[in-house]
Amino acid sequence: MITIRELSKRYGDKLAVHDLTCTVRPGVVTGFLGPNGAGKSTTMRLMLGLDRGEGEVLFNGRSYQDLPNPVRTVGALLDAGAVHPGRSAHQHLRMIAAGAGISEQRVREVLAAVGLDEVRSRRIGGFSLGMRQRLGIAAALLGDPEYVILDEPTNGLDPEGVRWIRSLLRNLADEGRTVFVSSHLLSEIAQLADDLVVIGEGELIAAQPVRDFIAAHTRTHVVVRTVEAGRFGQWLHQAGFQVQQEEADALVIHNAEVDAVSAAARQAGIPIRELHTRRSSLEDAFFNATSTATTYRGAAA
Ligand SMILES: Nc1ncnc2c1ncn2[C@@H]1O[C@H](COP(=O)(O)OP(=O)(O)OP(=O)(O)O)[C@@H](O)[C@H]1O
Repeated sequence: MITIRELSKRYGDKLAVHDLTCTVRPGVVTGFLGPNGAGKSTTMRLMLGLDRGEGEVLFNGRSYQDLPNPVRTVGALLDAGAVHPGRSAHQHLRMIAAGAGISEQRVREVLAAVGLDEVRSRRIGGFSLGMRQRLGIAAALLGDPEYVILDEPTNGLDPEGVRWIRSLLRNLADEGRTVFVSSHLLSEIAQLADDLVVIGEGELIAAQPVRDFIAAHTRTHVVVRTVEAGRFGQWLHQAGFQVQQEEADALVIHNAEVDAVSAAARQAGIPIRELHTRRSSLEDAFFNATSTATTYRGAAA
């Protein structure tokens, strides 16, 4: 369990992170979402003690600085570009491993696990962005850590690489690890995360399961297909529903539940061909949640 408590960081006049409090639980993938400049990277640097701020971040009750062997407890990828271009992938990992008392065998294992075994002797300077990401992930996994913290891990990966990351993170979570991964790509987070921590302008907007976040920030729409769309539309409108004709034979009823629309159809004597709830996406929820936060702050300022 990661506990983030009253975390704040100021750069001059700018509050990059403001009073952030939340927990990240083990055994699931938690997506860390926020628009550009929201404070995700700053938060992750603070978590790893790479930057100093106020508040605290605890890994099972201990701060990163107090962990006896941090590389074996917390594996992180923050900036895949921050590697020596003249070294080979193998040399790079061996250096980290040596510092943490990790075996040569484990180096070979992670090189294979991230698909870099064949290019292990090549200079990192010649690596593509995707290969650097894989190397960064290999470094994060070296110590077989209980906590895995990755900043934008799919940056530069091709679709196959993105799929690979998805299953890797899923496996790590299934093994009981705590997986915390940032992205500004909503569709990606929707596919890989169970829980979400959402921030905007350095402040917490939500910390909850993806499903609950979508339910909290979107409304349910019901789609109904009937040959009598015109008549049913009129009827629903008069009954106080917010209704919109979407196609000749299809209506969308906003902020309604299937049961209510079904009961209305029975009452109005309308034959129904199809009736279903239209699910909102994480993208809809995110824009609703973050725009509310901005409006609120704008109004309060
Ligand atoms: N070293 C720094 N000095 C001054 N300001 C900084 C510094 N690092 C970050 N900031 C500012 O703090 C805010 C948060 O930045 P941060 O990089 O943490 O956001 P982010 O959510 O990771 O954004 P992105 O998705 O664009 O990477 C931004 O306004 C940024 O300009």
